[in-house]
Amino acid sequence: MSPGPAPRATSALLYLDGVSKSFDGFRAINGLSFIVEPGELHAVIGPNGAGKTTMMDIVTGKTKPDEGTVLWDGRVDLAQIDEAGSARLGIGRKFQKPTVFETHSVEDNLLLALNADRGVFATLFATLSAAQATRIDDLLALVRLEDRRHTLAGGLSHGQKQWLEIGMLLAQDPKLLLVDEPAAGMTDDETMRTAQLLRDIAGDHAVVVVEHDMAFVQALDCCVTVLHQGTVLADGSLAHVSAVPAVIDVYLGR
Ligand SMILES: Nc1ncnc2c1ncn2[C@@H]1O[C@H](COP(=O)(O)OP(=O)(O)OP(=O)(O)O)[C@@H](O)[C@H]1O
Repeated sequence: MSPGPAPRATSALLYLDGVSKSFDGFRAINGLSFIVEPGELHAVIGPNGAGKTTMMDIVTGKTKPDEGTVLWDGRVDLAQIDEAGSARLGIGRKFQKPTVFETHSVEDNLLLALNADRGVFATLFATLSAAQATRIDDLLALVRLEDRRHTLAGGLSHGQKQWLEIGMLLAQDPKLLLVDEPAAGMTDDETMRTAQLLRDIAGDHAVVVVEHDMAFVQALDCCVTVLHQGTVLADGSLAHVSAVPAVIDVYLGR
């Protein structure tokens, strides 16, 4: 009898355990454990240099861990996968700075993202299928840009560009969306709308958000992991971690 598929080690979508990574002898990530369930919204906070970006780099295959387990969907070893491979698995990453096609309309940006595997010319000059039109309508509604459909992306506000890029990532239907400091540079109103947007997205997609803005993290109303020196200092609700003396010492109390 031929052996069946390897049993799933965990039901988690993303499972990090005992992960370490050093740069020139400095341990940026140090025995880190971190779990994300399917559809979960999860915030990661911590002081500068805590290892938040390095953790995301490890998850997306940009950086290889020195040791530890990094499992996707209970069975794929992410340490063996590069960035293109992680995108194919369903891991989307939103960097802090918005990257949209400024000279194209909002609608065309979404269309290009939907057809990422086709050329720009073929995409923009093909007739929109009914399924694509519906998908674009849904994405525009989700990212609150229905009334900006025909606006050039370069003419959007900073916050609107961030929402458009989130919509472009969603066009690829990722299982996990990693979002780096989305609220940076946003107005208070945009910040609160972004928190609501990420809450709307969660459920259908797992979302991990790195952020320093505590009003934003509070509005996310989700599990918070505090990183410090490459390891987990505390996790739980924001109210819980905010009361942990070590968290106050190294981060919140400063
Ligand atoms: N490629 C690299 N080479 C050398 N050191 C690095 C490299 N990448 C990260 N580091 C170091 O690892 C530590 C963790 O950095 P990282 O960028 O992951 O922290 P962070 O929590 O994202 O910080 P911030 O909030 O400032 O973005 C820092 O001390 C940083 O200088």
